Amino acid sequence: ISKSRGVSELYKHAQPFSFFLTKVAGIADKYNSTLALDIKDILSADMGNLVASCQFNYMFDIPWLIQQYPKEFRSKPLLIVHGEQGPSKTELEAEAIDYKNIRFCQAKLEMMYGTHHTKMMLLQYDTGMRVVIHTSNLIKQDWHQKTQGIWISPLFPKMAKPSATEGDSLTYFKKNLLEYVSAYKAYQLKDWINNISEHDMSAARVVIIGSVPGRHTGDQMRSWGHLKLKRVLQQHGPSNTAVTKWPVIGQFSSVGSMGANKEAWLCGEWLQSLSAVNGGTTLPSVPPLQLVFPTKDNVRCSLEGFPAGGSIPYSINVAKKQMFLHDFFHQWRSEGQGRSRAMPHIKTYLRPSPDSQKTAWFLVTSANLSKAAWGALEKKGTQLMIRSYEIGVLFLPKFFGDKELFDVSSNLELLKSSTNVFPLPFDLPLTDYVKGKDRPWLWDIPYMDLPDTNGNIWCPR
Ligand SMILES: O=C(O)c1c[nH]c2c(Br)cccc2c1=O
Repeated sequence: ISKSRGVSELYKHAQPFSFFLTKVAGIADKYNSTLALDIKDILSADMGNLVASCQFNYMFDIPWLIQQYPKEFRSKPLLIVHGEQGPSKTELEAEAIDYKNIRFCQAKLEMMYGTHHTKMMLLQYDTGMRVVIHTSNLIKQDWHQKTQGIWISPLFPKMAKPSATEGDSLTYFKKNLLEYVSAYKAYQLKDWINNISEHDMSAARVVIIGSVPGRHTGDQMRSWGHLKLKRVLQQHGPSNTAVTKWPVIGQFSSVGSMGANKEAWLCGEWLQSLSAVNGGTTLPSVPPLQLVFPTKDNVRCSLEGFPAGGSIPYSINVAKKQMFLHDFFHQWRSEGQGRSRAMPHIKTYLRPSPDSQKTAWFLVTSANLSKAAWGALEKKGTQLMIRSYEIGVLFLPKFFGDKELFDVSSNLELLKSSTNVFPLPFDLPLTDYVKGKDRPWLWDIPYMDLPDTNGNIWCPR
C-alpha cells in the first residue's frame, strides 16, 4: 500500500509538523505507511528534481549512499561534510575515488573528544531548496530496524536576489541556518552559504537549535546548545503557570559523563535551561526530570538483538561513576508506533503534561545527553564550552497556530484520523525500569545469560 501512495502524499499527510520516523523492516505495514519515510523517499524525484546536495553526517557508507539517490541523480554534485581526521579521513576520501561528483569538507574539531554529530541534508532542486534535519547515519543499518527522526522543510523558493536577512521566517530559520553553516569557516561551504541566502525560507515554522565547538562568550553564548534552547523558551515558551510541575523528558541513545552528582550539570544548568518558561528568570526550583534509555533486555529482545547495542555506546567506565543517573531512566516503549523493538537512535526532548495528553514543546536533535553536545558553563558562567557539532529542530505551539500547547499521541490510529496532533515517537506515560531486574544497556560488557532475538549472546572485545 505504501508503495502506491507517492512520497508527496505521505509528505502532505505529515503537515504541518513534517516530522517523520524512518521505516522499519519487519514490523506491520501500517506502521510504515503513515508518517514514516526511507532515505530513498527523501531523495526521490517526488520531492524535487535534484541539481546538487550536501550531506552533513557522522558515519558514511559512500557506495551505499549513492545507491539511495534515484539513478538520474547519482552523478549530481555531492558535498560530504564530516569530522574525520588523519587515516580515517583518507579512508573516507578513498571510498569516493570513483565518484567524480563527490567533494569533501572536513569540519574542524579542535576541542578534545568533539565529534561531528550533525545529520542534515541540503537539497538543491531546479525549483528551489529543501533542508532535512534528522538522526540517522548514512549507513544501511541506521535505516533498517531502528527508531530514527526526520524533519523535512517546505520547498523553499529561490529569490530574485540573495539576502542574508530577506526571506526569513518568524523563527529566524534562515538566519540561524546561515550562522550554523558559517560557523564551520570552511571554504568548501561558501557556495552552499550563498545558496541558502538565495532562498525564501519564510515558510519554516521550526527553530534551529545547533551546537558548534568552542568556548562561546557574550552574545555567542546564547546562540548554541542549552543556552540557545533556554533563550528560545524564555522568548516563545509556555507560561510558568501553564507548565508548573510538568516534567522534562530527555530521550537519547548515548550518555556522557555527568560529573559527580545530579547538581553538577544535569539538574543544574541543563535542566534549568530545558525547564525555562516565557519571560522566565531562572526558576528557584526545577521540575521533575524523566529520562528514556533502553534496558539491556530492551536491546536483547529488539528486532536486531544485541547488535542494536552497537549503536548505543554507553560505556561501563562512564556508567559506574554515575549510578545516580540511572534512577531517572525509563524503558524504551513505542507500542503506538509499532516500534518497541526498533531500538532508538533518535534523540528527543519535550515538556509533557502529567496526563500525557499535551506538550509545551518538542525537540528532535542529534544531541545525546552529554556536556560535549549541549555545552557546559565555565568561568563562573561567562562562557559555554561545547565540543561537538549538533543540530536539531524545536517545535513550539505558537508557530503552529495560535495556541500554547500541542496535543500529543504516539498512537498511529489516532494520529491517522486527526490533524494537528503531534506524533510522539514513544509512548507516554513512560515505563519504569523493573526494580532489581532492569539495568541500562552498556555496550562494552558481556551478556551471556539469555539469548537475543537471533539466539546469540553478546561478548564485546
Ligand atoms: O552520532 C551518532 O550517530 C553516533 C555517534 N557515535 C557512535 C559510536 Br562512538 C558508536 C556507535 C554508534 C555511534 C553513533 O551512531
